[in-house]
Amino acid sequence: MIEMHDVWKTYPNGAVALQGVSIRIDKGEFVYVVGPSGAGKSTFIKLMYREERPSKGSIFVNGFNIERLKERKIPLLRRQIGVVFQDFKLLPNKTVKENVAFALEVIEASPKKIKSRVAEVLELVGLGDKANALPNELSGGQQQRVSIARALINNPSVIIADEPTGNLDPDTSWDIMRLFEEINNRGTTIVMATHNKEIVNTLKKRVLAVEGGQIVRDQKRGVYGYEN
Ligand SMILES: Nc1ncnc2c1ncn2[C@@H]1O[C@H](COP(=O)(O)OP(=O)(O)OP(=O)(O)O)[C@@H](O)[C@H]1O
Repeated sequence: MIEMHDVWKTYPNGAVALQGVSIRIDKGEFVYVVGPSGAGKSTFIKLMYREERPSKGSIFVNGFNIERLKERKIPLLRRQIGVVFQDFKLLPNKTVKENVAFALEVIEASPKKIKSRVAEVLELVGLGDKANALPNELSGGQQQRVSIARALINNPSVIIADEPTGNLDPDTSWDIMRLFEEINNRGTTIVMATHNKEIVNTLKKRVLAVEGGQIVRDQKRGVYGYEN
């Protein structure tokens, strides 16, 4: 579960990105975060995995009070949250399986465990036969699948995705959305910032609209609500 109570964020340069945001996202929900460019969507989701810290207010993720979390406990939080980016952020000189294994190697899982878990998540994202490929040998959609596999490796309860279809063509975007739906159907909470109007209006989910750093709309099976 994710909770924010009266969260404010002002960046060091004075930009006010969030103003008094309070929300609750329950386990297993699928939530789109929509809004104009510069509205505060990325900031909102970066706070959830402690990439940014609030200037004021409190944030709880699975019971962790993020603001009070000791530095040494951060890896524990990060293991419960998988993050997927628009530009994939894969390591170019590592193979698919090495990219995916990385987060498990960091926590010193056994080689046997790493091997079986990597095979499992690559199978889940439909890349069982690409384990030894390098990222630049894959299509954009396949690279996004690798980054989703990497996000899933620790079996997180939440996946946070910032514009995951932003670099993909429409057909590939739909394939990736179907994968997110499947992951959500297995019980993982998904929070996704997106500008993809067609997807939001077709694959109906909860919609949080952010404008000027505030949540201006919260709909159960919402619509995109902007022209673009
Ligand atoms: N690291 C930063 N330093 C200073 N200001 C920032 C920083 N990141 C974001 N901002 C500012 O905070 C506001 C919200 O930005 P944010 O990236 O959260 O918006 P967004 O809704 O995700 O936009 P987009 O849809 O274009 O990605 C903007 O005014 C932006 O310029």
